[in-house]
Amino acid sequence: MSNASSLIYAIGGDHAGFPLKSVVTQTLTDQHLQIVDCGAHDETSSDFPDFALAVGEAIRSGKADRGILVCGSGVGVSVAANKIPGIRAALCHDCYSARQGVEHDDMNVLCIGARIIGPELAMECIRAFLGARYTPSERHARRLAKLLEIEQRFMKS
Ligand SMILES: O=C(CO)[C@H](O)[C@H](O)[C@H](O)COP(=O)(O)O
Repeated sequence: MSNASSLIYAIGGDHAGFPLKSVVTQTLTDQHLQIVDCGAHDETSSDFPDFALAVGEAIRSGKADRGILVCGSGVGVSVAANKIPGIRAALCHDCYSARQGVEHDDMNVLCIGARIIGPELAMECIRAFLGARYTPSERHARRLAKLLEIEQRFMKS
């Protein structure tokens, strides 16, 4: 888990995200990054929660270290992914957020809206996400502990 190329990335998205997801998957594969493709595999109308769940499960099971989710706006997949315990997903359409979200908040899923930004900016955000690492500090750890506390408070059983 020490450098970008050793991490495994789960990638998923619905029909609206499919064109961008295809570009991202091809680009990352060309760079020899390990990808777990959680679908969709075409532009047939589909439901974003299915793919957010698949990416979240890949991370929770250890098949992947982090995830990238793409839907139309990026909102649906981020809402869905954040329902999964242990997933810290955020919609980022700028590189600063994509990097700082990892460094400060240990974000493990980057969400992107394929109908909002183009492939060039999306790939810049993804590169910022891939290159970022959580920066341990007392204040970051304190805030992450509070996030975990909220998650556990509302978990069933
Ligand atoms: O963008 C989204 C809302 O956050 C969804 O994930 C879907 O991509 C979008 O709702 C799909 O819209 P469509 O009209 O069914 O193509």
